[in-house]
Amino acid sequence: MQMQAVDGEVHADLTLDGRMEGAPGLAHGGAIAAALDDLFGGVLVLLETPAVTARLNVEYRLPVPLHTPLHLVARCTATEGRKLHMAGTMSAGEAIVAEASAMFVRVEIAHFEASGVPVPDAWRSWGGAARG
Ligand SMILES: CCCCCCCC(=O)SCCNC(=O)CCNC(=O)[C@H](O)C(C)(C)COP(=O)(O)OP(=O)(O)OC[C@H]1O[C@@H](n2cnc3c(N)ncnc32)[C@H](O)[C@@H]1OP(=O)(O)O
Repeated sequence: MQMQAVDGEVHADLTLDGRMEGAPGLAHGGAIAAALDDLFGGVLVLLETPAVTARLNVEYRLPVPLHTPLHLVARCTATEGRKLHMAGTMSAGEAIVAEASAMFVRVEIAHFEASGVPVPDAWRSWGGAARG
């Protein structure tokens, strides 16, 4: 998913296809949650903060059609020690089809390195969990 930073928010455009089908012709709820969670990851890149999803809540407001352009927006609404609170929306045209809130917890880069897969070089200059 291509993301763009605009005034402290992260925006993305997405069209879900048949691979993301749940009920016939409609997007699977897990795909909607994954897209919003991924967008929150984009906010972390904007903030240059390594963190992981600890809690994700999605409110499904309307069925999400496949093959229809969707617009997503996310931002960090508050920080509280290691905790970052996120909010985001997914819209189809003027209609908000899903809203998400999440709590992320800052971690050290070592959290990701434990997988054995190298992290992007840029992440190494970021402050980790110890950052206030
Ligand atoms: C730029 C980076 C891009 C990468 C984005 C990746 C996005 C993802 O999808 S991550 C994948 C899914 N998430 C995960 O794998 C996370 C798995 N969980 C963990 O690793 C750990 O439980 C972790 C790091 C969240 C917290 O563990 P730990 O570091 O020991 O912190 P811990 O002391 O338990 O918690 C810190 C604070 O968060 C709170 N907290 C932790 N988990 C939760 C939770 N699920 N719900 C509510 N509060 C929580 C704790 O109560 C604590 O609060 P306080 O400081 O007020 O006491």
